[in-house]
Parts: sequence; structure tokens; C-alpha cells
Amino acid sequence: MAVASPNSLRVAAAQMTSVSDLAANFATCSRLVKEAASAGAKLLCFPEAFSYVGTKDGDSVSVAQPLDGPIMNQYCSLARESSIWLSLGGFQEKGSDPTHLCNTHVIVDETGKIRSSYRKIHLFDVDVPGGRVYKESKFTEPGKDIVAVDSPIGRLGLSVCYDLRFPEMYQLLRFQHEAQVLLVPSAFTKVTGAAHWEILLRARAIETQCYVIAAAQTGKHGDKRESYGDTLIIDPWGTIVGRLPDRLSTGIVVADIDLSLVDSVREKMPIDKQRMPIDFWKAASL
Ligand SMILES: O=C(O)CNC(=O)[C@H](CS)NC(=O)CCC(=O)C(=O)O
Repeated sequence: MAVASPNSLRVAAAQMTSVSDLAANFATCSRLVKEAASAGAKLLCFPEAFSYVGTKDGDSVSVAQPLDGPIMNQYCSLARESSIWLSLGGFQEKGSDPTHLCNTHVIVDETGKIRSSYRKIHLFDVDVPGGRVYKESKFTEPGKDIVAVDSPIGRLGLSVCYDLRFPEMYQLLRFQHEAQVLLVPSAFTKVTGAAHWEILLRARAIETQCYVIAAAQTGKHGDKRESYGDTLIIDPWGTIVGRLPDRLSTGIVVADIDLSLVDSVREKMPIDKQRMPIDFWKAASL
């Protein structure tokens, strides 16, 4: 078993190709949890839609369950059995009416208890150039709250996939909610991922001076959908410290997080003190 050095906190991020079969995806996740635990990771992050990817738009509404339902309970047991924290990004949570779900990022601790959950705020209603048209809002209700939560690897700022394109949310996670590690579980499209994925993630890490952990779906989910992959772990200076390239399908990548690097980057480049208050910009734009 690998042993992490004394100051560092070992984390893992998973890459997988989820399909429209809850049991098959659970078996994959279960294997990856065991791998991460034996590598000494304290937290394993899964990608958006880890437990289910439908074959057509809106399919996932039919598998939506509340957070205290049997599917999430199973994943909580995995955390408890391997004594590891889990980031379960993009769970199909039952919505407030039968035609909608919430795309919910759930944080489970090593005893299997749900510590926090965040509902995706920015929905992917996009006509992908050279790709297809997505309309996530047709079957998803957006969240309203920004969420950060303490964990053994620092204060986690929660988000999901398309949120990545809206930097003001990450500014709030860093400067109002004091996040140290940003989690961005994703299922990026092949086209947009190739153009934007790495550069957006590194930009978020640099401008917030946070670690970023971005677990990704990869490969073909049936014959309609294909995800970009390239799971990344990035440090607060913007350096990539862990990567699972797109050509590698299912697996985990492990990295050691050092929170003193967060402190030293922030101390040497004190953007928290140098940035202008929102009132300055309101006046400046008159
Ligand atoms: O619905 C599911 O099964 C899982 N969810 C997704 O695939 C979501 C909503 S359709 N995808 C994205 O947000 C892609 C973002 C993206 O690719 C970009 O910002 O470029």
C-alpha cells in the first residue's frame, strides 16, 4: 500500500464511461473505491452522472431518487466500507415534479453520512458547434445555493460540469465561502472538451488559488453520446499534478494535496486584498 507523506493529503479522481445500467455503473464505482482506498486516498471524486447515463435526453428522470433513497444509500455504504470520503457529482436527484430532476453533487464522509449537497445552477442549454443541441433545462431544475463544506482535505467548493464556464461562482466560492479545493465533476462533450476543458480548469485554479479536482466521463455512452475525458487534478499555481488522458478509459488518478501551498500562493500574490469590491465596478460601469 502506498503511504502519503506527512504534510500531504492524498486524493483520487475517477474516470469512467457510465452507461444506462445502474448495477453496472455501481460495480465499476465499487471497484474504483477499493483501488482509491488501497492507494491511501482520503477522498475519491466521481464524474457527473456516475450512476447513470441515459440513451436519450430526459431518460435519467426515470431513475431519479431522493438522496435518502436506495441508490444513494448504496454509494454511502461504499464510503463506509472503505472508510473514504466520496464526491458524487451529478447524481439524478428526484425533483419537485415528476418531469424534472436535480443534477446534484453529494459529499459523503468516511462513515457513509451525507455531509453536503449542491444542485447544479447553470444548465447546459447549448447548440454545440459541429455537435448536437442540448437542453438540460427541459428535464432539470436549477439549484439556487452556492455550497462549500469542510473535509479532511480542506474546504471543498462544489460545482458540476457546465458551471465551470461561469467564473463568478468560483470567485464567490473562494472569496465568500473560503474554499481551498474546487470540485468540478463533469461529462463534457468531445467537441467542447477538446477546445476548452483544460484551459478553463487551469484558469479557475489560478484565479481562485485553489486546488481543482475534475473527474470526467469518457468514451461512448451508447451510440448517441461521447464524453471528452481527461480527468485532471490541478494545484493552486495552475500546475497539473494528476491526469488521466482521454485515451485511457476507466481508472483513477491519485495526487497529494498540500494545503500549505494554498497558503503560500495566496500570501505571495494577495489578490484577495487587491481585487476591487463589487461597488467599485458598479460605479465604474455607469
Ligand atoms: O445528462 C447527463 O446524463 C449528464 N449531464 C451532462 O452531460 C451535462 C448536461 S447535458 N453536460 C454538460 O453540462 C456538458 C458541459 C459541456 O460540455 C461544456 O460546457 O462544454
